Amino acid sequence: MHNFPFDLVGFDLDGTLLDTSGDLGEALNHALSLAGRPPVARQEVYALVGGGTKLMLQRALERSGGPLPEEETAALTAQLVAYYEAHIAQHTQPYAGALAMMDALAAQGVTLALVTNKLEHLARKLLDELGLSSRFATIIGGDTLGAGRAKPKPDLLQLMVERTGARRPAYVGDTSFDTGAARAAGIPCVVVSFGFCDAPPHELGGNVVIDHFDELIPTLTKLATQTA
Ligand SMILES: O=C(O)COP(=O)(O)O
Ligand SMILES: [Mg+2]
Repeated sequence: MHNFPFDLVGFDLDGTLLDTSGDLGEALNHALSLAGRPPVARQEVYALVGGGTKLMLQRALERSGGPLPEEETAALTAQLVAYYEAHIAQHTQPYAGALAMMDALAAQGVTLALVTNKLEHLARKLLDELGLSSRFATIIGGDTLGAGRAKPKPDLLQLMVERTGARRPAYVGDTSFDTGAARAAGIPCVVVSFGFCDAPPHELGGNVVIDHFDELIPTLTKLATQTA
């Protein structure tokens, strides 16, 4: 038996567990160059990620000259995804302390889950290449339940709870998509300030903000008494 206050901790992927900005940025710039648009800087990529690949591309197109017709955007999204899939783990790494934190949670008997707005097959491929897939009881992507069910809707987090049978879940994320989904699902949410953060971390609407993964376990312990 274990006595950690949460039996399940779900994690967002991009900007939370992994810094994917390098590989996402290169795939995005590949797509922009096909459209004859200028590249975006790494720093700019942060503000574009969170709502899935297509939204990232749409946001970049809007900034670099305006949107494209739906059909062209869809075709370009497919090219972006193909490029990303072929170069998915060139620059991508876990954030500092992520692996030790996951080890420590698992050692306390806590189930880990992965819930991302990335396409599920991309998330699986990336986690496989980094040797991380087996750490998660379930891996859920933005398309797992079909169109229109991604975060900030609560659906993916509800599926996480359903699949794992968790009684007391928590979620960790980096954007308003994560805090919105967690709030809608009634799940406490920790925000990581080192992620892509589409607003100042303390204004994202999570329950608490951490600056390093070393803080996650003590923070969850404290959060449990506040959200009991
Ligand atoms: O692919 C995205 O835009 C976001 O992915 P995330 O939900 O893992 O942050
Ligand atoms: Mg994220």
